[in-house]
Amino acid sequence: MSNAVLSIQKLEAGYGSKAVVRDFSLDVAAGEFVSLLGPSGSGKSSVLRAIAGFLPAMGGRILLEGRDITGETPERRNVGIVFQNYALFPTMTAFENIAFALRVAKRPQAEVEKRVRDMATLSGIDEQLTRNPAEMSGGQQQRVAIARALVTGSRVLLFDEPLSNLDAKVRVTMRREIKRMQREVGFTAIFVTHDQEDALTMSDRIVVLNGGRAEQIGHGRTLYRQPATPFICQFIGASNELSPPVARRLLGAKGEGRSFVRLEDVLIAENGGGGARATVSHIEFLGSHSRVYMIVEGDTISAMLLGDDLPDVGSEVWVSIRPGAVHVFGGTCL
Ligand SMILES: Nc1ncnc2c1ncn2[C@@H]1O[C@H](COP(=O)(O)OP(=O)(O)OP(=O)(O)O)[C@@H](O)[C@H]1O
Repeated sequence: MSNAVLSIQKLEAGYGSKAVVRDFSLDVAAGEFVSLLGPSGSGKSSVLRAIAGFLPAMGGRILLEGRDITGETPERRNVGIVFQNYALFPTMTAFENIAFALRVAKRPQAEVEKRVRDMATLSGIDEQLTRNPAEMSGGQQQRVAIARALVTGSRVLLFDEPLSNLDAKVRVTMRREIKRMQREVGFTAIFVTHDQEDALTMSDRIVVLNGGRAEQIGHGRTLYRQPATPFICQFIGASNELSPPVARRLLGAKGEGRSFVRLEDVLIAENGGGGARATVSHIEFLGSHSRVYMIVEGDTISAMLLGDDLPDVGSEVWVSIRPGAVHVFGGTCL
């Protein structure tokens, strides 16, 4: 990508002599919001630390606005960082926390005043500037942390699990707030999360990491609809892996390979029709929908049903798969 503001090329990074990030390449366009998503230990934070300069690269290159920053100290990289625990100075007011880097750079008082107040307005914390972190909610502290990361004029912001310490409602608000700030300022975001809802709701593209490598990179919809590997199929959304006898019974599958079906693509009918006979073994009520577990050919598969019109536990139903909805890996497509 020629207009990449951040270009990571064949990055290798790790601890001691052990590489935990391998052959990692990613080009990020100006103003893009890219999430690094993956299970615990997959290397998300290590990639972020390498971009920030806290973890030296063992191989490969990192370019920021065309400049090779691979060997640069963290202070000279000009990226802003927002941490999970906010990392605010506890004895300083919100104002002084935001102003810190400008004070270090010895900017004139009038400029500090203006820039801090502008950032506070952008972040929605005008009223909190005289408070210390302990006097603010988690969401407010996170807003201070974002204002502090933006005040120096960094155009690339690195977010390390910034929403993990917030309760579910504040988390949803902060997702929207971060996107609003991004629209207003136009910064580029690299956002580490293990929460797929964060990644799906906020990102232009998602990088799914597995064992230190990028397993698939794409828009959330692409990852969901066209997963490149069984790992992606199971990690993004919920899927049934059909055992070979069930795949044969439900799909008429003959070839080798692993078959996956999303819960919403498993169809249930009370009488007749195609598919296979199944016994309802268990139902979980989840509010907006219910998850119905069924035994087919000795295997359990589950479906997601909306509404309250549900089969009875123990009853026999007909189960089938929505045409074209199966993902097959390592075999012939059905
Ligand atoms: N300081 C360290 N020293 C040695 N190994 C480390 C260190 N930090 C992380 N690791 C190892 O590097 C690998 C990747 O860790 P990393 O923290 O990047 O993963 P992650 O995807 O961010 O995980 P999590 O979601 O749990 O934070 C893991 O195997 C981890 O044990």
